[in-house]
Amino acid sequence: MRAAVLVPAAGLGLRLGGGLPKALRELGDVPMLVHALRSLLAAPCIDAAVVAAPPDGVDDVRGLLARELGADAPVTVVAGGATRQESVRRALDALTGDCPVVLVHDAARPFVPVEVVEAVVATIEAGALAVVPALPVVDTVKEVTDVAPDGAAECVVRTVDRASLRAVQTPQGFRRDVLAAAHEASPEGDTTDDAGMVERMGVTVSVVPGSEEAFKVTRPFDLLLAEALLNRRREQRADRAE
Ligand SMILES: Nc1ccn([C@@H]2O[C@H](COP(=O)(O)OP(=O)(O)OP(=O)(O)O)[C@@H](O)[C@H]2O)c(=O)n1
Ligand SMILES: C[C@](O)(CO)[C@H](O)COP(=O)(O)O
Repeated sequence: MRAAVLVPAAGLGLRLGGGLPKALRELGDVPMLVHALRSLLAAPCIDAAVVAAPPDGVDDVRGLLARELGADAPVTVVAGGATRQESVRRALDALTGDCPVVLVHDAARPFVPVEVVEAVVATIEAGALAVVPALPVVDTVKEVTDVAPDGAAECVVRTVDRASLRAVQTPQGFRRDVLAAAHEASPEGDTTDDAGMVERMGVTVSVVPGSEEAFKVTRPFDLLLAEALLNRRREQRADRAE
């Protein structure tokens, strides 16, 4: 087995408007989670996946994935937790078999290209202990004071040099023992991504190019982008079939 991927999919999607858990929101004809797993399992390096599903929907998610991916799909479903970090830890605890490379990928990033998945695994196999896909920052970034959720009354403190900044995506890749040690050592809610926990241990995290198509569906506008990308891919498949 080359690599396994843990897929946190238990979030409520509050910034998307709540209601159905975000990973179960339909994009086109299937839920976001199905798109994400199809994208991940299309990579030859991925041998298994463990999904952290909404705790009250584990059986429903198992049935959904069996229907959409096939009963023999190498996918295990467990109950996620109250935070992304806990969901990842539960998925990691459920990972069986001798798999030295473990990826963590948000179900909310349904369209990650195979090339990014392969690059992450190859970087770990080449000796890195941890790796993240990332994109350069295209907006000017400023630090503000009086941070308010709606941005009201904030003031700029300084402009941050964006040349040394990267917008980090998933799948993030790790040596399995490194990821396990990071989760063991990190307080709950300590960081917003798994690489952050590894950094806190002093482990070097490598960077590989990400992809605009690996964007995270977070706010309502992202759903429009996701549908547009789906339509473009359908048209490309139709063109190839002609
Ligand atoms: N308790 C949680 C929270 C998040 N996630 C997952 O972590 C990924 C990234 O989290 P995010 O985009 O923040 O999803 P939500 O937490 O659902 O979004 P929001 O913060 O808007 O509620 C998502 O695939 C989400 O399903 C999870 O498995 N368990
Ligand atoms: C893990 C992540 O997708 C990397 O950019 C991001 O940190 C998740 O943040 P969220 O607020 O949990 O969506």
